[in-house]
Amino acid sequence: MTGKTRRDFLKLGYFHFTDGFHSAGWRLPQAVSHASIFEAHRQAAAMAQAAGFDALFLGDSLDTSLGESGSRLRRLDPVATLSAIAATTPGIGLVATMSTTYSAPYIVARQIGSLDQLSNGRAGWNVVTSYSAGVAENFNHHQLPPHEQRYALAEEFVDVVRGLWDSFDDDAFVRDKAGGRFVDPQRVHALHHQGRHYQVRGPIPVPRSPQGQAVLVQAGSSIPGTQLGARVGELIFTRQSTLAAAVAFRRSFHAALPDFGRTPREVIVMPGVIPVLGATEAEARALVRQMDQGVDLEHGRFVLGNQLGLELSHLRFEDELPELQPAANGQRSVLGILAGLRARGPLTVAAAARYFGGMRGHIELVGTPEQVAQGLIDLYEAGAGDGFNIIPPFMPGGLADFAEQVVPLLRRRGYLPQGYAGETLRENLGLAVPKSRFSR
Ligand SMILES: Cc1cc2nc3c(=O)[nH]c(=O)nc-3n(C[C@H](O)[C@H](O)[C@H](O)COP(=O)(O)O)c2cc1C
Repeated sequence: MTGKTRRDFLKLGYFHFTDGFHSAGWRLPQAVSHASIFEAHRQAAAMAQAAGFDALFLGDSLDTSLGESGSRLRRLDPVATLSAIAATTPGIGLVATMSTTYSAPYIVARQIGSLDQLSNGRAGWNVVTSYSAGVAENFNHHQLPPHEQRYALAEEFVDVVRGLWDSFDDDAFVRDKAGGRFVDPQRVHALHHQGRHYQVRGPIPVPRSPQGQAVLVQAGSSIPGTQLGARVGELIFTRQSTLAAAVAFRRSFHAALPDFGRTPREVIVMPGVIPVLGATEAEARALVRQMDQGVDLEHGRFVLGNQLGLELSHLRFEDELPELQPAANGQRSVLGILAGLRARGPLTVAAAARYFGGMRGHIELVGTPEQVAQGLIDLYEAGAGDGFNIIPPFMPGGLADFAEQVVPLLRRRGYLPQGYAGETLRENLGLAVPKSRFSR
């Protein structure tokens, strides 16, 4: 297509779960669960890269709850994992999740900065504040800090990290052998941050990467979460269950940008999409049913409770789901998802548990490759997203089917570029390189 800039193509993210997103995906006969976690990651990354995905995302939680489904209990540290993957895949972006509530800006700046160096400028940081109460118990506390406080910490935390990423000017390393100066001290900057929550001198011993700084990814959906995204986010993940909801979210997100002197061209909004493919639509729907029937209902009820910040184990599966109010720290966006489920008819605890053990509120595209490709195009053309975070429900077929059958259709119709535009994640996403705050 002529006249298109990189920014005008549909962006594709790949949200990786070693054994698929759906908690019962691993039970399908065609699912393959690798004994080697590294192999599972390596093969998935290679497949996503061959298909031209812009980025591979690794989510994370610092809480390994036994209520979580067994197939999700294997989860390696994202930065360590993506650093290894960086060496096996030259093109795809690598986004690691790190919590602002339970780390320190110096550590995040150094770790994500290192990933950015090791991947030659392909790193992103998914900024999360942690939402599960179980995380607190791994860090000397019984409860998370209140929601507002977590976001107040996150706002300052991100600024400190970005400041530390500018520790060296791009031309700081002069390597002047005759003069005996390896680095020009004028071009090395200690941040001397003295803030409300953090005091950090700096610098970090990590230069700026070929893309300047890692891409900031964010998924908050509350008011303070969206404010943080509007101020600093460059790639916004969101969970929306319908086209209309996704369009409304992107519109309201765009409306928040001018307050921070930003425009929609500076931010990519990416709702999650779960594709389920079949030779016929009926075959694809049967696959969804097969997975949903396999959900462990206790697990699904746990997921719902965990997202709401509530203990729901007393609810009986055969009863109707009562009206629930999320705890102060719970995710309010779950209420919209439940309202959507209720709109389809009476909702039992079992049905809600099955849903939260399965698709969990993301947009589902179920059908033939042509139908799924058309579904993505419809979402894109309606303004539901600048791209989509593809979430395979089972592995490896959930990713392979999409990569082999849907991606070529999107490319043929001009919605995807022919290969990677450049070597960095910013180049591939069409995002500008941020200037150093110390640049002269
Ligand atoms: C697609 C997507 C991926 C997310 N990944 C993570 C994650 O890996 N770790 C995490 O702690 N939270 C994750 N979250 C949760 C968000 O960071 C955020 O806490 C949640 O959307 C609730 O918004 P709020 O914090 O503004 O209330 C994710 C959310 C979405 C929509």
